[in-house]
Amino acid sequence: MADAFSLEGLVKRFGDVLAVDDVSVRVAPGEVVALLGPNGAGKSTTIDMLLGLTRPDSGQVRVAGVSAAEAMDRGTVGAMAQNGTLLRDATVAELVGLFASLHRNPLPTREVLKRAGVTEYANRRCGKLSGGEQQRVRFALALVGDPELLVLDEPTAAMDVEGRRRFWASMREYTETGRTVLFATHYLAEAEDYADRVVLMRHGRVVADGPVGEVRAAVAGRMLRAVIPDATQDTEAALAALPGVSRAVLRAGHAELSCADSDLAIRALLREFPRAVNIEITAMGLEEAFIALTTDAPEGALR
Ligand SMILES: Nc1ncnc2c1ncn2[C@@H]1O[C@H](COP(=O)(O)OP(=O)(O)OP(=O)(O)O)[C@@H](O)[C@H]1O
Repeated sequence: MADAFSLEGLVKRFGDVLAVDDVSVRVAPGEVVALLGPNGAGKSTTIDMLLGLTRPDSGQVRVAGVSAAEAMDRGTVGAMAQNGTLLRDATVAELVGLFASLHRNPLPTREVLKRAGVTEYANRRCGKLSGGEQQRVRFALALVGDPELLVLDEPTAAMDVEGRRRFWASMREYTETGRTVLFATHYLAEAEDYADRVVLMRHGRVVADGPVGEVRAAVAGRMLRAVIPDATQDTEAALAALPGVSRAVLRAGHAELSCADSDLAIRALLREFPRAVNIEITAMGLEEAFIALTTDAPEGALR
């Protein structure tokens, strides 16, 4: 079966900024993939190239075996931009109907409104909707062509907790039909709860790619915490240099050590700092893995 989409060696520069630096990702049909990364990591630029909105300087995009432009033309892809403008004076139903008239094989408007969970404000003018409601209308517009692949750039950015919950409930219904989804997000919990796979970007590169559990394991998954009495300003560097430790943070005598090998680290800690107390070792959460992978730790320290 053809990939739902593939990105091969994508590179994009804006002047001196290398926004996307050799990104390759292949996604199979039915996968729900979260694209995670801090601000400026290159997520939106990657998405724009996937959608054919930006031309890569080099590399190739294929969507269901054809070019991005061809896939858009065929209605294979539905996209939801972060903040595209909606026609303020049109009602939600009118806008969905307008979009439907532009598609070759649109879903009935009523079905789109239902799938996106916007039926209750179908007759309201778009200009009267809250930011979160407008996001849901953008989601409806992405569904009009009944696409095989949905691409969403920070879909829940303007939504409150309840809006987010309802949005993901609609998404679940959509993905249960075997469709492929790529969504960019800053919310780690969303990646953890709704994605099968996480692609983590930093400085334009993919720094981790795999199931949520594997991404955690990529940082060897343990956090060692301890209180270090009599810590001095050199202590943090000394902790970071311990064998098995990939990163150390020390605040007011409380040490947090990201460990590649926590057994090695705890032995070394007790040897070098025999007065350390309140020691605990926990599995690293995705949040901690994310921070460890996306902050400027020394290269190679995260393996
Ligand atoms: N049109 C542009 N012109 C110049 N620089 C750009 C342009 N688009 C993006 N960049 C730069 O490219 C880099 C990657 O930006 P991009 O928007 O892809 O990151 P992102 O991961 O989506 O960030 P965010 O989470 O803030 O949306 C940034 O340094 C950004 O400033």
